[in-house]
Amino acid sequence: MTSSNIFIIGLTGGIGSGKSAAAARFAEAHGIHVVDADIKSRVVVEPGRPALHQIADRFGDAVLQEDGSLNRAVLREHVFQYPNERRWLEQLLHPLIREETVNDLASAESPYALLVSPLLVESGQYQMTRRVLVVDVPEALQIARTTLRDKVPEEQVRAILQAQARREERLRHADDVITNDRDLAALHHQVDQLHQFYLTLSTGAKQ
Ligand SMILES: CC(C)(COP(=O)(O)OP(=O)(O)OC[C@H]1O[C@@H](n2cnc3c(N)ncnc32)[C@H](O)[C@@H]1O)[C@@H](O)C(=O)NCCC(=O)NCCS
Ligand SMILES: Nc1ncnc2c1ncn2[C@@H]1O[C@H](COP(=O)(O)OP(=O)(O)OP(=O)(O)O)[C@@H](O)[C@H]1O
Repeated sequence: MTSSNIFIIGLTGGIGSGKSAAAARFAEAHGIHVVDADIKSRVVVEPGRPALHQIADRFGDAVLQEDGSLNRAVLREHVFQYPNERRWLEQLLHPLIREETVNDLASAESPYALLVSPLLVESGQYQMTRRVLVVDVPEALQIARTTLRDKVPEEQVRAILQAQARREERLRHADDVITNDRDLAALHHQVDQLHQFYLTLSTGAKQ
């Protein structure tokens, strides 16, 4: 199967909105094949990959850990402080992430596949998808959940938010919306309903 005939749903949302939590429900409760761009962004900089050398050449050995792997916390602090450096990193990594993503999607055997990406709208990845699902939460909740999860200062989360599409812009691209401002049970309930809907769409599309 090639990615062109797989029914791909794009799942996006800002930092800490609940993309991973939603994707886990699609995968674990419904067996949906999930491809996560954040995970691919780790694969493309694994030791031995050319991109890791390019990053070390540009930012110095301070972005490497003792074992030679990428020190993501150091690079994160740097690139979200200096937008030009972030853009340099993106132009290096986005084509590589895209290649890994397309290859993985092509192996999907579930009725539809999920492409999870924080930058689905910003990077144009949504063009690979048949529908866009946005996980939407108020900014204050994004900040509260992310600082709790990552143990990082609020200013760093705000800097990352600044590098992402505004909530309104993301919602403009949405075909479907999950509102994740309640507990995990409420999130799962919305995922379960959407799954039924996507099954109808994806099986209908094959006929
Ligand atoms: C800066 C890096 C090293 C920080 O790594 P770290 O492990 O701390 O974070 P992780 O990769 O899990 O990302 C966490 C969240 O940060 C946000 N984020 C990451 N990169 C970006 C970016 N370029 N622009 C806006 N937000 C971003 C997203 O909400 C993402 O879900 C890493 O995020 C990275 O390599 N970013 C550049 C590649 C990229 O654009 N990735 C986004 C998915 S395509
Ligand atoms: N409905 C909810 N109730 C309580 N906690 C939640 C809920 N949804 C998500 N969380 C928690 O909030 C944090 C952020 O969620 P998650 O990691 O799924 O977001 P994300 O959109 O994948 O983030 P990122 O863009 O940073 O990768 C996690 O610690 C998660 O367990």
